[in-house]
Amino acid sequence: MAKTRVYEYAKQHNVSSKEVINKLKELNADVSNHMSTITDEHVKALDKLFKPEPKATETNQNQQQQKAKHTPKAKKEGTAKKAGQPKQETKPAEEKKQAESSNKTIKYTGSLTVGELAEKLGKEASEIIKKLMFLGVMATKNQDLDDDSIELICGEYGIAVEKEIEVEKTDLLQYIEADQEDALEERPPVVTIMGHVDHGKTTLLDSIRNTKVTEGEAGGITQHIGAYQIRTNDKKITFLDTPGHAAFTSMRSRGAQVTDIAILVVAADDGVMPQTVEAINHAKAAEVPIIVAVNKMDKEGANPDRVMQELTEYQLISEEWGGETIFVQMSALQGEGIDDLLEMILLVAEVEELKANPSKRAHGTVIEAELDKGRGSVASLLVQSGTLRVGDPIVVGSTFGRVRAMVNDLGRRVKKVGPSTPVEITGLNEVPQAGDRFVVFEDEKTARQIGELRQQKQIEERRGDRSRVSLEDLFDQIKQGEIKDINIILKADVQGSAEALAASLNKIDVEGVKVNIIHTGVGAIKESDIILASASNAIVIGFNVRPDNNAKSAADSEKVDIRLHRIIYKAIEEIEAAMKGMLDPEFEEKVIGQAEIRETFKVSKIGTIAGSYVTDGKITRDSGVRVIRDGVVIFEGEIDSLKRFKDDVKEVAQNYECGITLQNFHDLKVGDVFECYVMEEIERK
Ligand SMILES: Nc1nc2c(ncn2[C@@H]2O[C@H](COP(=O)(O)OP(=O)(O)OP(=O)(O)O)[C@@H](O)[C@H]2O)c(=O)[nH]1
Repeated sequence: MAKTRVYEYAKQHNVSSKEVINKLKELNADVSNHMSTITDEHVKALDKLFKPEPKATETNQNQQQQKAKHTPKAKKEGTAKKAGQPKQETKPAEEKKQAESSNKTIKYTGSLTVGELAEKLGKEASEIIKKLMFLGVMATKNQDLDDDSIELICGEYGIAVEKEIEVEKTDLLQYIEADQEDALEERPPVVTIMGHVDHGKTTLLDSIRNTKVTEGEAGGITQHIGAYQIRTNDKKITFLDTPGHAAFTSMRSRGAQVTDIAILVVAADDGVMPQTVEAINHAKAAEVPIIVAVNKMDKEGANPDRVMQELTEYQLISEEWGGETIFVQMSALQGEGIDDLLEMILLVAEVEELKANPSKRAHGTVIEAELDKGRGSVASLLVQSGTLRVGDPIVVGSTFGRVRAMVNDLGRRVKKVGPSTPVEITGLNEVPQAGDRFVVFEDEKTARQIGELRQQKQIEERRGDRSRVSLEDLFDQIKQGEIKDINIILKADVQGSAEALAASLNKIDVEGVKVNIIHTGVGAIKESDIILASASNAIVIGFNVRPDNNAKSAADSEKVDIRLHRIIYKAIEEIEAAMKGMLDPEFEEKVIGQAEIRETFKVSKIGTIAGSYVTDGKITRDSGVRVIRDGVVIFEGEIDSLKRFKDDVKEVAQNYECGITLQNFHDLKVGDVFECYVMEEIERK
């Protein structure tokens, strides 16, 4: 059946697509842009809002709208008449042309041939060719016209044109200028500090900043812009200011890889802790090299060997012990070992051969962004390649604008910044999000066009178009070869059960598809687990643990599938079943009614008949029943018979009396309450 799209509806009703979209949003419809389809139900609702114009007779118009929904031809007729075309005996092809020429705006993507333009205008190609000749353009019917000629011709007919950028053109990556190998120059490494709570991440960041930033820049007052840059041994290093892996991974989940090197801070007196492990997993998932900073060496219980020992379990083996991981012993508090650490960072950076082209239009990632009362949208950007300049037209995530002013991490106004440099900019139309990519464009018009299209697309995606792995569609994805491994994050109440479950899950092999456990941990499911799951397209399994509130809402918005279990084999079965496409439907109990026992009759052959009164909802013969006495459930089972007077009945409604007997339970007393329920199949989330 032909579906009505937003722009078609708008055309039919002589309103803008935006108005239609806005109304549909008010109606909670799932639409976002002019190409979205509208359900018949919403078409009806819209019809009430967008009353037909008074000129046309209502019935006529309604009929046209009705028809329009069903056949494309009718749709076009409706449009033509609506726009006040003179009544003519027209051939179908002409009708179509006329219909289209009645549009006030012609839209096209790419380019148009003379013939295509003629068709859009509802004119003969020969007429267009003639007009072009007058304009000094010689063209044949199949010749492509340039944008100016299209605009000129349409102008002749008093019709506006709009060149649309195709939706795929919203992908910012394609606007990044390609690099010639010889244009690449060394760039500073970008470093993130991770580790367990209280192991000294913030102290380390502060300590490096205080000793190094001000050292190099006399009189500088450090300013928080989400990252800072230091100079040591004549080289620069950029530190991301938000310690912790949640920020790191949330950026990565949005496709942004900004970190080149991760510093894993482990307190020497405390050793490897749960978040240390999480941090390792996050860094490994992002394939970022790790440098271990064994911190708090000044403390009495400091035991660096223990840290080294514990980390071997996670394949972080120190060079001292024949491995490849760099360990630096330090005291962030006392500023000891910091130079060593910085030296090691530069060493790793050298090995990584970090390079970028400083002489092209900039691109990079948003580190943080906020709305400032005075300055409007303020975004901290990390330039990853190219040079960013004041005045540059820019698209940042789904926002756009021109770089109005730039301030660096020392609070100084700057005119241009190169690769690996953090800078705060103003001039965007809205506030982007951390992790959004930014790209500088050649001209402001294109930046605006792409920015607007991206905005539309983002809204659409937020409405759930993103495909995440969920157990429901695992089987399809496996069949289509979209999935080779199933990534799982496992949280359990105790280490033992996490290990047992992990071991069993690792054994699953369904038609070559295997389980890949990317993180296990003990304790509640946290937001960081969800973010890691989202970044790695994983399913989260909770064994005897629950998600906390932040995790729940993150899972909702990130569309991460969480599965909670209490029995190991059930968890295994579920994953296996999903892999085989045999997920059983999920049921939810729904209480349908209550009845109170008013009298009881004992009948020797039957047992106790409870003369009851339905106080709420209804009682049905096949519902499940609980007997509640003084607020306590004393029996749960099934109804044996349900009668109104002498007759067996299927159900009894509220405010009616009935006789109830139960299967296998006869200890019923006056005042007991029957609570009846049914199990309903629910849509899995
Ligand atoms: N003795 C000693 N104490 C330190 C050292 N580094 C940090 N601390 C102390 O450890 C505590 C925690 O340090 P933070 O830097 O806040 O730790 P963090 O990892 O940023 O903690 P969260 O932000 O809560 O994750 C503070 O009281 C610091 O003063 C160190 O090298 N030696």
